[in-house]
Amino acid sequence: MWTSDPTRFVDCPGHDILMATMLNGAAVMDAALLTVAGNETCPQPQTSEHLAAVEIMKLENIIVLQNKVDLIKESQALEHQKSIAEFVKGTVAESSPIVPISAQLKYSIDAVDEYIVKRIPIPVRDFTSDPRLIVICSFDVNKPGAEVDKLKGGVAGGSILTGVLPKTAKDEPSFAVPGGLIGVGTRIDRTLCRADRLVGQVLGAVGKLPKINTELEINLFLLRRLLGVKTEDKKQTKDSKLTKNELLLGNIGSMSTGGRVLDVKADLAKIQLTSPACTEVGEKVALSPFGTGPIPQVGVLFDEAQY
Ligand SMILES: Nc1nc2c(ncn2[C@@H]2O[C@H](COP(=O)(O)OP(=O)(O)OP(=O)(O)O)[C@@H](O)[C@H]2O)c(=O)[nH]1
Repeated sequence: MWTSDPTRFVDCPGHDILMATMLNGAAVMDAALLTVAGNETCPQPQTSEHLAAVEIMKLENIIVLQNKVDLIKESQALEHQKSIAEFVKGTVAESSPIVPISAQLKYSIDAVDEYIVKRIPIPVRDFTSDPRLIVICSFDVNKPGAEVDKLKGGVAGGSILTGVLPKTAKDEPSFAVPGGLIGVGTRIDRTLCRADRLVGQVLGAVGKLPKINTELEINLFLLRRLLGVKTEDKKQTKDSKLTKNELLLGNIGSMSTGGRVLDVKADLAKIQLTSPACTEVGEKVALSPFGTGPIPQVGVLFDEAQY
């Protein structure tokens, strides 16, 4: 199969304590391959949480991979596939294909390729709005001992959400467009960029970026997928309402930040953020109670006037 638009893969950590990392990556994804181990019962807590995350990030194109089929008999694989179908019933992945594979032995990888090409549409990109890139990694490209006058600014890696960035260096395409993952050379002090220090920032032209907020008003939705799923310590995961002064971890675009609940009214909440976030009305925010893995809440930012 051949496609003119290259497909790029972002590997997500499976464990629930790395959920924030997963959500940071999900902000730049168009589709998801949900991998389920064929030799374990389905759903495992992390599978459930990843599907919940996929729902939060509104990823509608999902291919479910039933992996490790080399370890089980055909009849077991068929039974297991039924449990996957039961698990995804009523979710965004309900009509997704479930492809039995063995990643290790490279069985049916061609079928996965075919599904990617045929089932995942190339998203419509916005080339005309102001350029905006969300940063998911950043680094310093200077070698130790570099001369002061040769020092280069830091590099920000991420995905362009809207607009185009013009060419800056030789041998590169004329424009970088929304979709792929790219590195952008900046004039930002390299020490501010090293070791992913820019992660969570939004890059754009001066004066053209959304507002910087330290307080957010959000509309909350509970994640029904997490109900009834048992975590490894066998405690039932329950999604409770937020309470005033509760401490939270929040994910806004590629930004992970702490927060405190200032006020709650029915499904609305006012949250004070530990780090300022560049957001706009309508953006999705994932909130988890401080110190736990699963994400019981997701919010959509909305205008102060509505609060
Ligand atoms: N038998 C068999 N083992 C597999 C297959 N795919 C992966 N494994 C094994 O499963 C284990 C976990 O594989 P990883 O690739 O680390 O899985 P992961 O999903 O990236 O794990 P996280 O680090 O939790 O994100 C490794 O020991 C692999 O060798 C498969 O198709 N068949």
